[in-house]
Amino acid sequence: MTVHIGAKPGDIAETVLLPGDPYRARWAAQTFLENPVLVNEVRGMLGYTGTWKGQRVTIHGTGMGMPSMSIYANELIRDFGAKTLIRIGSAGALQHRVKVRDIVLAQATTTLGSPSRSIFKELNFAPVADFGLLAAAHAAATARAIPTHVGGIYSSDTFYDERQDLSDQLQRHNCLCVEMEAAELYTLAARHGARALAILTISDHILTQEALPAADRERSFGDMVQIALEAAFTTA
Ligand SMILES: O=P(O)(O)O[C@H]1O[C@H](CO)[C@@H](O)[C@H]1O
Ligand SMILES: O=c1cc[nH]c(=O)[nH]1
Repeated sequence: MTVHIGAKPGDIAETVLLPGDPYRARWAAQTFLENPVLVNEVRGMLGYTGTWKGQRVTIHGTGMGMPSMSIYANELIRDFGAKTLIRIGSAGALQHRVKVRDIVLAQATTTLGSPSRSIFKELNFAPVADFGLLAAAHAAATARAIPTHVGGIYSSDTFYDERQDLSDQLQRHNCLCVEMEAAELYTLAARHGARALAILTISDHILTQEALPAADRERSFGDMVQIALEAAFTTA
């Protein structure tokens, strides 16, 4: 048991899927896992452990933003022994070729800042995905014929960002989409010897203002969960 996770030792699997939304954690666990058991509900941040094809998996919410992700990723890795952490998130597209419902596999992340920023001083650390997970997720998405993009993303600290100049530069430098947690997850995984990947479903488009209709969300998010589960155990 930690400050933010009320699970008992052994309740958390070595493979953890991490949506921002705790209700997405509940939906994904109840939809994709066998015998999902609630292992955490401190502050309403739901976590479930069950099995997928006989393998233990935990699906746990992280909340929104890197400070919140940092709390859960630190405790999951350092106190509960999580070794493979896959974010299953939503994101806003920053390129016209990236469409609503497409999947983005975040190869590398750009940030303005993160909870880890201060330890690097003048360095610009480059948070990157685990290559084995990335390759396995790409193979799983390709096998399912799901439109998928691999590349750099932006992990923002600000959902309502008013800096058009920043958005323009990110587009110009081929950033695929914006979300709010992956950079800190990748940094903590690197620091503590875990594997991490962010798999993102495009829920809205920054350039066209198109958004995923509510009725389509579960099916689209379902593809992302399937890819995450297949990737986690392809390379384990
Ligand atoms: O859908 P989730 O996983 O929460 O991810 C995205 O959605 C939230 C913003 O609405 C941020 O957490 C962002 O990263
Ligand atoms: O962080 C996010 C997530 C989805 N859509 C956005 O525009 N930003």
